[in-house]
Amino acid sequence: MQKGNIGVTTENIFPVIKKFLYSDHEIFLREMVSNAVDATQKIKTLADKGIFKGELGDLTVRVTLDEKNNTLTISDRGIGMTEEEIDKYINQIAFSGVNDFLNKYKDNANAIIGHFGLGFYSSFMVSNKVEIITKSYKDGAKAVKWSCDGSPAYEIDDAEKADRGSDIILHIDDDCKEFLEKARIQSLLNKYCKFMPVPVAFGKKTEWKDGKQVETEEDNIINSVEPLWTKTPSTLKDEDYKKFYNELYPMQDEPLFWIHLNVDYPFNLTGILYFPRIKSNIELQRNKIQLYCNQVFVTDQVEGIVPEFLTLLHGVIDSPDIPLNVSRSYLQSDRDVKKISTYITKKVADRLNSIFKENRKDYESKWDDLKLFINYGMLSQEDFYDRAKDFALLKDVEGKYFTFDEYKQLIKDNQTDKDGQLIYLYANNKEEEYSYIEAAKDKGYSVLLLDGQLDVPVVSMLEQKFEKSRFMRVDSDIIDRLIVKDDVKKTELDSDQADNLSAAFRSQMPKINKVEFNIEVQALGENGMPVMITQSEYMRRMKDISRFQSGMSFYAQMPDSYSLVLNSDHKLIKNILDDETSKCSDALNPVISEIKGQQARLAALHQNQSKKKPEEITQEEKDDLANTEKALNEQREKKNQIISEYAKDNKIVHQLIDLALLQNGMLKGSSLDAFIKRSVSLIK
Ligand SMILES: Nc1ncnc2c1ncn2[C@@H]1O[C@H](COP(=O)(O)OP(=O)(O)OP(=O)(O)O)[C@@H](O)[C@H]1O
Repeated sequence: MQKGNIGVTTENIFPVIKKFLYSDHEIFLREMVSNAVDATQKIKTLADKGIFKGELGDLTVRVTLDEKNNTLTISDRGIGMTEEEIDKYINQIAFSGVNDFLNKYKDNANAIIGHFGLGFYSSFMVSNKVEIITKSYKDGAKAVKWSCDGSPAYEIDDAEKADRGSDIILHIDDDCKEFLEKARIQSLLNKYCKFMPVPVAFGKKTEWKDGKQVETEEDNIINSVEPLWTKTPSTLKDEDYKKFYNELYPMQDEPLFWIHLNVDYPFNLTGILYFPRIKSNIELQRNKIQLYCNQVFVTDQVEGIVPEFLTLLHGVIDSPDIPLNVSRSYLQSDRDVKKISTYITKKVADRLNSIFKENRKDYESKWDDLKLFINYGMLSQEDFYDRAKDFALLKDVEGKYFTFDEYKQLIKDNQTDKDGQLIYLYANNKEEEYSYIEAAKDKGYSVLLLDGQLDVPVVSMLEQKFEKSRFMRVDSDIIDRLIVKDDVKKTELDSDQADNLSAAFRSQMPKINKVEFNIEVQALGENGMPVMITQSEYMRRMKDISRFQSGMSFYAQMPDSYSLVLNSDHKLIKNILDDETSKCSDALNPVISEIKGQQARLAALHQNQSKKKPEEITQEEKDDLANTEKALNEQREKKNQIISEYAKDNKIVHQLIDLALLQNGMLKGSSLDAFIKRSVSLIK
């Protein structure tokens, strides 16, 4: 028997390992099984090269639980180790790995992904003693047993072992008993080893016999050794990809399509990315792409490696070239990783482009599901926009699809305003904005349907990308002002008339929480609607954006402000004005002339005081100004009261306001009730 001390500076490093990697204890199993797989692959290579001439035999790696003795054993029939090799690979090399690791990550253990490189010694995270019983493939090799209880002291002894290969026996610690549970080990093997390239058996398969579950003779193989991504794309059918998707995500709908990644220069990377069908009501999940390193599962956190917008995709990526034992922030600045990310972006764009070109119909039918990914990509990555601009689509309210260029050609002649700006009209909701869409169509305009989750920022982006172009929602103004071609026709009313008309409607507007109305009088033609509601594109957009971005709460808190536009060309509006004039002029005329007098007086006072320095203005003069202002306001108040009194009983005013509100889905509660009752009485 030989005893020795492992070349470690720290007196006892295992408690440190344990503490550092507390949350990730489970990765020990991945490390043990992948070592066994590596040893197996090595013997296969040696056999291929003719260096090993014996029988390969059954190469299955076996994971065995012994609940009685509290051990978990990982056995392989790989190359095994001689005593010298144990000394070299386990006592020296593996330990130096641990030392490096500890030095590097003393302060920052959480930032590590994968924890590769910790290798063999991760077994001490869960064990109080580890034994290796191994026999090298080499002719005449003797079996040896190495054991270590977690101090830097180890023992090496002769051992009995018939077969070539290694058994790694972990004596599981009392506080890690979970790793003696069958279900826990099964689920870990499933997570980390599902696609390892050598068969891994965990116990025997079971079957139902006479109402009982009994073990069969057959190994319970937990992995598939040749996962789909390792195969040549040309040999695979759609069905294969769908089946594999189903294996990865059993409860998901069929994917839209997939991209088989396969590159070996300047880095090695294979994988399959799937575009999932998204149900808009379900939260998008970002941790669906699984990262593998030579078929060993590493993580499902792929930010930094996969471009942000593609983290919404599903699938697997396998690359031995992604540095796995480094921190995330390092990963994001790593040049090779950047290259990988760029490659994936390009590959995804190429694939989308070819589907678009080869089968536009099919592509269009998938667009509504695809749109989120592509929009997200264009918003977040300049280089993706440059590629996607040729196959991103716009959809109009009729359900027709256009590329950016096609759409521009379509609207260029009819929707350019007098300043040469191209106006893209859009609706967010076909039902709610129906009459505005119709008004636009009457003019021969095309209206886009932008009802996606990202359309608000997309509109802003496209305005920046497209030259001399603006996006306007159909209800953001009256149609003639959405696309101004000639000078807009002015109302024939004088300012007093317009004022009195506005006052009648203003006085009867219902109070709606956090909503403000500004009343305008416009000439919209005899056939236009008598009253309509618009909301400025700018205000609405600012409010929409504030919902996406923090730090914009100023806009979010502002009330929604709308315009109620009165059409002075419409007969009903003219009638109201005539009626108001005939019924109120006796009461109004003296008030109006009083107002004019006060206004003139106020103007004179202001002019007089503006010539003086502030300190030269006497108290008397200040009082005079204040009193005049007060008197003017009182008269205005009086005027409004007279008009309000008149309008209160005017059913047409109420009916028109309510119809406009109704058209915008803003008529609710008691106002809606009053409207219905009034309508019924009007029919009578
Ligand atoms: N089951 C085994 N059979 C044969 N050799 C083994 C076995 N397990 C470990 N070894 C040897 O011990 C060495 C150290 O293993 P360890 O897991 O610490 O690091 P590694 O596998 O080289 O790298 P990694 O850090 O990526 O796991 C291996 O390189 C290998 O030579």
